Amino acid sequence: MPNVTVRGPVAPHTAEALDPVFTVAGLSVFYGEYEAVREVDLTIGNREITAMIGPSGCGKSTVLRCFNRMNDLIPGARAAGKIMYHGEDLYGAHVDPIEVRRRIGMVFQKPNPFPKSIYDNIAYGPRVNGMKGKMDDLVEEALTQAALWDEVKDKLKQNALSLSGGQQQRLCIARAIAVKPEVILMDEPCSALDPIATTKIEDLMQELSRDYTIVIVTHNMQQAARVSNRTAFFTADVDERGERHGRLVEFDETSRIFTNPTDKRTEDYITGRFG
Ligand SMILES: Nc1ncnc2c1ncn2[C@@H]1O[C@H](COP(=O)(O)OP(=O)(O)OP(=O)(O)O)[C@@H](O)[C@H]1O
Repeated sequence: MPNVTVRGPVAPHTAEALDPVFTVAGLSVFYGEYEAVREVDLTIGNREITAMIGPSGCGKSTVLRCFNRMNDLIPGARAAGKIMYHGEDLYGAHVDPIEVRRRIGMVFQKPNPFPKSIYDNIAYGPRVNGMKGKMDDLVEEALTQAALWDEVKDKLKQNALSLSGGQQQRLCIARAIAVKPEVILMDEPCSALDPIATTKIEDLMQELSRDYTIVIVTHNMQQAARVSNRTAFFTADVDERGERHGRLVEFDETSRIFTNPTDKRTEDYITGRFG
């Protein structure tokens, strides 16, 4: 049986009680002619952490980027099917992708602060969104929420690139929070970090999930087990022409995925027999 320890929160709700923020139905994503992801149905619960796991190339990042329309920025990328966000079609003609990305923020694999001061990294988003004047309170609040304030409060004018990798990633989380999003998407946020910095980000995610809906792509199954309420396991099928197409195999409460998965492919993956 699977031997991954579930140390994170046991999902507070049963699957029936899931309070949907996103409802994904029949989502397929293409890069040009290539169908990278096929017919995904998935629901993301409010103020939960949802982990997306699976072998390399099965489309986790592709699906994640659909949640804030980042794929729109990739030439030739196209999504088919539906993603409803609070019951509204995220890809509807009247929806402004810039506003979507304000409400649904993203943190990337490699910390990517701007080459500006710590303060300006946080103030940048609100300024772009039209906020004027001093932003001291907002900067403090975002850095506090990202568990970074105590470490940087005396050097807010210092260049953000002088921070350690883990601090830079928390700064990126603070930058995402500063524009008051509802959802934070995280694409392997700890893969460039050491174990101590990783633990800090994981603790922070738990804290943030009180106020935010979080979706995380991770290669680290222990991490998914530790932090998430629900887990989506993806894999890739190979068709008769040898092309790989990502698919969602199983989506359930994390405790169930790691202790009693329904699908043999999930069990093989989490026990290390495959992937
Ligand atoms: N910009 C792109 N243009 C063309 N194909 C792409 C692009 N991005 C991803 N793909 C392809 O789509 C498929 C899914 O990629 P994706 O990065 O979403 O998978 P993943 O599960 O996140 O992988 P990994 O775990 O290695 O990051 C892969 O075959 C990949 O080569």
